[in-house]
Amino acid sequence: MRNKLLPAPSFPRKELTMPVPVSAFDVKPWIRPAETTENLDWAPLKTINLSIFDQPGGKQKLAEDLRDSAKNVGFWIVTGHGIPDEEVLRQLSIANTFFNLPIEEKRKYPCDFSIGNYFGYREPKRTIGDTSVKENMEMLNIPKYTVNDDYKDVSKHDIVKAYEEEIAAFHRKLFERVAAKLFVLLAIILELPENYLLDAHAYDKKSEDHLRYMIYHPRSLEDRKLANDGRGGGHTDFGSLTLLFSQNVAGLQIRTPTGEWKYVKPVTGGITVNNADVLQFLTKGYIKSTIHRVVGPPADQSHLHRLGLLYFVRPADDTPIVPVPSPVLEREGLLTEEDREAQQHPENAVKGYDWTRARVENAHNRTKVSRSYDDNIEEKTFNYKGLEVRKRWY
Ligand SMILES: O=C(O)CCC(=O)C(=O)O
Ligand SMILES: [Fe+2]
Repeated sequence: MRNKLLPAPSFPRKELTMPVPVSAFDVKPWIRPAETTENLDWAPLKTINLSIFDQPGGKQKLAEDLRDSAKNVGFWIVTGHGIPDEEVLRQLSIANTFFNLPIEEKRKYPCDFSIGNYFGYREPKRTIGDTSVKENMEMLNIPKYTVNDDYKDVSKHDIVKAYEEEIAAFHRKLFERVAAKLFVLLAIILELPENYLLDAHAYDKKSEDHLRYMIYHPRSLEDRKLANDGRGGGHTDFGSLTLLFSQNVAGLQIRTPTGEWKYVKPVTGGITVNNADVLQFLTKGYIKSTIHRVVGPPADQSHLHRLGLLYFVRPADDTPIVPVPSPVLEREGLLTEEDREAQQHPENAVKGYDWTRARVENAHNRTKVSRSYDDNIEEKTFNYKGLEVRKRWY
């Protein structure tokens, strides 16, 4: 098997000749806003410092450090990942430039939710429930740059083409330096061969993974109230892992097992990571996909645009979603006869691609987004061929 942690091959598209000149865009350095001075109810999240990963015994120590967060909390912070902050800020600067483009330009390549396709631009055009308040968040999702250049035919905005070498290098680096290592740690926790989960998510396999540029725009207090901001709601993520560069504008909250919402605190140079639904399926709930939401910022940041940079790891398209053969799951008594049967016949299982497309279609192929807390119109669970997640938590 190829070692996925070796240095990245260079972006393969030899014929890439920069059809769009960089000078067509004015990418000004974007600067992080100051953190809030409010004393919010912060979630006590563990820090996993990946800098010891390659030292003797390092992975084993990190796996032990991670176990409780992976199993019981669902969120943690990664530091020591070796991605220079200037590269992070550069991506955020490109993102900011993109969001400032005219709407006609951004609209050129929209996400096609009718087929659960999340690649492209998501415009904030839907309304919240039966109110006249619109979504206040927009995003651009950029697929992987694999060795086989599997996503070369996905239409890209000119600004992405102009900076494609840089974006491609960052895209891969983020996977290799963070996600790949976390999959090794999770495999150690589960007493699986170290590359077991990494193989199911390998960067060079086809998958619905994407790098996301995201922005939340400020809203009036009146609109926040109408949209039920900060009341109930919440979701789990659809894939396997979500990586989120530390966010100075407070807003992300996680739901604790006792039902309280706690804010995720920014950590300089840190990446907030959370498990998502597929890891929960693969481990019969041993690894927890935690409910979270984004609320409007505190008073001292309420005028700010909340720019974000994230990476969503999905299972490889052909990964069968069946419980992993982990001795830990055996000991915990989590595997049923049905699970053992499914493990024997992975060819009958739902594949990563089908699950991900179905989940995106179900969540987003609609003209209204639900108003949190008191919206009873929407179903509370989503079940795709036996894979079930809860969608609403009030
Ligand atoms: O912007 C954030 O902090 C998190 C966004 C999020 O939860 C999501 O897009 O799934
Ligand atoms: Fe999320």
